[in-house]
Amino acid sequence: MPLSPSDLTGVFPAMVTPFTADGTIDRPAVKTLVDHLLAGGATGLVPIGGTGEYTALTPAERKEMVAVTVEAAAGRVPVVAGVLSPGYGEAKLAGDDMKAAGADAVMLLTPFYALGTQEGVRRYFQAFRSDVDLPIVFYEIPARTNISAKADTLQAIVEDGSIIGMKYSNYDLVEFIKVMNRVGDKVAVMSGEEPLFATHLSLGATGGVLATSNIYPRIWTHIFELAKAGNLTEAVAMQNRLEPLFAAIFGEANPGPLKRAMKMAGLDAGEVRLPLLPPSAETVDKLEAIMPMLDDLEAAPLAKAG
Ligand SMILES: O=C(O)C1=N[C@H](C(=O)O)C[C@H](O)C1
Repeated sequence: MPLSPSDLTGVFPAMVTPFTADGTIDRPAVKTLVDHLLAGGATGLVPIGGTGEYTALTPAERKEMVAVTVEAAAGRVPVVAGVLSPGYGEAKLAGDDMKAAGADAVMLLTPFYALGTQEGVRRYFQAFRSDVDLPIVFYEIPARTNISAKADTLQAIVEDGSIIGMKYSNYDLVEFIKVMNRVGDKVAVMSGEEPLFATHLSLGATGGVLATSNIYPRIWTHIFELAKAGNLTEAVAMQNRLEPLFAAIFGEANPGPLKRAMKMAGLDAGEVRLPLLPPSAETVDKLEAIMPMLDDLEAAPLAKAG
């Protein structure tokens, strides 16, 4: 059965791509990571997004990372593979590769560098949907790409039947509300912003694609359950406990600090690739100060939501 909007619910970690010391994909580490994420309540997996260093991987490595993730997930949760190519030709080839690797859907980024108009973006998603045999999660992250889709455009894209959902990585809450009003009852809108996750859920988001859930899937699943049970105050309070982590992890280009934090949590995913660099000593100090408390929270029994 092809993936549908109702499958896009809960916490979908934006997985890092683990590397060995010699720089190849660390297959055993991918399997360990998938088991950790599923044991922590993840309901889907998103390999090779920005956090997965899509732009630093070769096409063959992207395919390999997705295939290993699919194998490790073994059908337990959907695998939504990132396609973060700047333009159509490469995106289509990547889409075909993701299909061959066994992905259930792609998270297709708005094209960047040569920025299209709103109508151009609409047609890009329409063309991809007709050329590649996989459901699409629309991905916008204007802080990285300088382009976002307006609510009108998203409505048109949904009416074209091009997408089953979207990942909203955007701090614009007013536009988010417009998007929810236009398409929230037809496709699954997922949050891509840790500090707004609980708020997005309270406004109708169905889940989130979150980088820091690589380390703390249980905490994020708990926040999801609290918010979905209508307990927004507690969900926000729990999320606020992670705030110093967001400041450390996103204070430098993701996923350098995240990979270091994972190593500190016993989930060694190796280093990042150029042009990214390992985190500064100051960021490492911050992580060392914050993480023991969060490690305890991840391991503690969390009160039932509702
Ligand atoms: O890979 C992703 O999906 C994400 N990438 C973003 C980034 O690296 O900027 C962050 C987001 O939380 C998830």
